[in-house]
Amino acid sequence: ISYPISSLILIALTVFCLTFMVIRSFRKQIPKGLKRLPGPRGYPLIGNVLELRSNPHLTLTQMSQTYGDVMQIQIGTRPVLVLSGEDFMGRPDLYSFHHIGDGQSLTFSTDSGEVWRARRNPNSSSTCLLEEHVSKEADYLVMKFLQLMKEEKRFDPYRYMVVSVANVICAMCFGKRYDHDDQELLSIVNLNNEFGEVAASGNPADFIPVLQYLPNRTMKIFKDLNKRFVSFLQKIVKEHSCSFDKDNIRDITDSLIRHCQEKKVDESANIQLSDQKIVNIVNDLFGAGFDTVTTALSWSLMYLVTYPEIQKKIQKELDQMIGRERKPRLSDRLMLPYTEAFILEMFRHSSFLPFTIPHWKLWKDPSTFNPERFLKAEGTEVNRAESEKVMTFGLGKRKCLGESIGRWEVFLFLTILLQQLEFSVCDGEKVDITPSLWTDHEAQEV
Ligand code: HEM
Repeated sequence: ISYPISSLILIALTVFCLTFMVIRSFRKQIPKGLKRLPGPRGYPLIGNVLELRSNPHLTLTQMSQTYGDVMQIQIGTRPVLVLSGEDFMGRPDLYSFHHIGDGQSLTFSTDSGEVWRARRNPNSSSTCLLEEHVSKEADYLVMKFLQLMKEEKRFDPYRYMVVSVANVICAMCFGKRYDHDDQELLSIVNLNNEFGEVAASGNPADFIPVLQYLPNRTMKIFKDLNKRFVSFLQKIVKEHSCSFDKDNIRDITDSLIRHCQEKKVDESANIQLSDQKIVNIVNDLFGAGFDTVTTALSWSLMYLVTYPEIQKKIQKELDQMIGRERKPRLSDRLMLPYTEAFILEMFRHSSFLPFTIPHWKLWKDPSTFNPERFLKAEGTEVNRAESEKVMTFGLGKRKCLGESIGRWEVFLFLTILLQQLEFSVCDGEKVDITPSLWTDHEAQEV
């Protein structure tokens, strides 16, 4: 069949106009009197996703140098404000966040009301136990690593560290320690890679809303794993409620139950913690508390084996200031400035939560791994002004709630391990420390 040329032109024009109208209807209109924020123009429907596909943290840093600290990009059909400046506020209302912790996570919600505020004041008596728990777990790791070296001559430290770190937060939240072969705990700690992929703004349905209604394998996995996580915690909170004794507060869950009961008695209080909120709070603490610290420890070991001379310097400092007779304690931090500087440099250089540290332009030779940049000229003290520029824990009112716990854990685990062990890569192997945003943990044997 042949059509006259005028009909073809008419069809083409109609298709063009319809497409244009559909695209325009997706675009948010800027109210009169306001200007569009600076930022790169995106393609219709997909916005800037193609530019952000690989290494979005680096692309955003480059873009912010062109467009400034406050810029607008478009992800799918959703306009996104990118702030590279000093003050960060609330969280966006993303579709995937509705599936975390029964949709009630305080970390992954826009909520910053009374319960969120109450949660940001953790019970300080529980944090005192941290030192004891980390010490116990680090001892276990030393024993396990020595045994593995004897039997197998090499091992991947990650899978042991993740359970030890999870055990510390379990001990604080639930007064419970799991065996390293415990299948229930292993299935929970291993959920985190899949979780990270969606939670860290990686889910297209957050930005192209129509995708919420289409089958989506990643989202299904995400919903399932959140359900498993919540039911694991519900079971523990229920056990705690049954055996609760207000005169014997065993852990954070118990102190939340007590808080909840006291508030119920006090009718005038407007902060009411329901049982479900307790599950949500421990969900947030547990979820945020093990993967972060394990990642920091993994990066630390990577740097130590890549720069053996730095490892030697830390061990020399430990030998001189603490010796081998007793274990390092939190109160030793000021005496170990080089070790502290190493930890700061690990946080800065690895940028393992890249969207909260877009300030690389502050550093001299940013790509060089150099703990000394955090020491004062004499080398005996950490330069606090410099150390404050490392913003791995976020900024503003939503900054990390577990910052002290995280820093203390990394310090204690590392010093106890390095006091007794020396790490190196297997003969003839090279460590690849190129950061990648989404990939799963790849085993690196030492
Ligand atoms: C090396 C260790 C850790 C790092 C690097 C880290 C980093 C972060 C970052 C970047 C945020 C987001 C901040 C923002 O949005 O501005 C965050 C939030 C949070 N972190 Fe951590 N974290 C660590 C350890 C921990 C630990 C051990 C806990 C719990 C005991 C914890 C609990 C939380 C919670 C509850 C939030 C959400 C705060 C809110 O939304 O109000 N974190 N963390």
